[in-house]
Amino acid sequence: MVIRTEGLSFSFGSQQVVKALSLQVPEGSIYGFLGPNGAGKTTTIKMLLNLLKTDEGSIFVFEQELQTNRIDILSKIGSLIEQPAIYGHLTGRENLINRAMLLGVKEARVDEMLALVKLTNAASKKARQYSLGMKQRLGIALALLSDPKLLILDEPTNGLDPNGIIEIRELLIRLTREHGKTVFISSHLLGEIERMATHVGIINNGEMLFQGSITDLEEISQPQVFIETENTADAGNLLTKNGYTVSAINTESLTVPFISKKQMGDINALLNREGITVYSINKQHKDLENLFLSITQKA
Ligand SMILES: Nc1ncnc2c1ncn2[C@@H]1O[C@H](COP(=O)(O)OP(=O)(O)OP(=O)(O)O)[C@@H](O)[C@H]1O
Repeated sequence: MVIRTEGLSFSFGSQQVVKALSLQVPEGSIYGFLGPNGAGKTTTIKMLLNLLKTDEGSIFVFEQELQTNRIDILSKIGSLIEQPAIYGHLTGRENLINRAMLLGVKEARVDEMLALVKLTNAASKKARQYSLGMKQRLGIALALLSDPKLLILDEPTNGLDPNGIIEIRELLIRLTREHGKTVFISSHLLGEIERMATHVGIINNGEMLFQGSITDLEEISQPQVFIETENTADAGNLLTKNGYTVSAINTESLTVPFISKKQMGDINALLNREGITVYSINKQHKDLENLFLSITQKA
């Protein structure tokens, strides 16, 4: 495990905001740390980065205890919490060069990072003229300069438009798949996390409600697939006759529980083969609130 905590707790005065948290973040994963505002995500992240001292419990990063191996561990972590520390009067490249000099990193790496976060064309623009998404990507480039094995990001997509969110998502996927990094990312939006995460931890009021792989989560979140066809009654009959479950039907569309991508392909092929035109197929997940309900009802 790249991050492992045991019984991690923290209180602000009399308010306990993190309660006996046991995190398990596997190497090479994109671990989505999910919870509504105020759930305790930032507090947890600050403890992982040694910015807050834990009340109780232990933290292991790269299988080493954090307190006793602080300097070694922190040198292998890149992080972005709250606003990235960017100088607005400097260009993107100058911001990176500054940090590279501080870290003793070769200047060549600056251009590599600019390319990685797709800011090469904007490298000579003043950072204050960057969009929020560009600033976040510059923040990630700064965090990556020292070539850390682990990247910890606190709500990096907050306030971004859909395009900005997609760019961050693609970047994080590239970092894990092509560059062997592990990414720990917090968010309050389930829909955003499940499109990129391989593993998920869900907290509410400082307590872990669920932790596991994204496939484990899909079992709980029971995604449904809406199929829009020209004749839903015939389509429904055809699917039932062929052994598929149809959970709802109306004049516009029918709904089937999502089992696998392959099964969706088979259903699409079957409908087409029988001459029923499919207009759209749309997989929908529960939002965080509904997911909380299913988790607590199951417990
Ligand atoms: N410095 C502080 N002093 C007192 N209470 C605090 C402090 N920082 C955070 N809290 C409280 O701790 C709880 C957890 O906050 P935290 O910022 O960790 O949550 P979060 O899940 O990151 O939420 P958000 O997405 O809103 O940042 C909240 O109730 C918050 O009000």
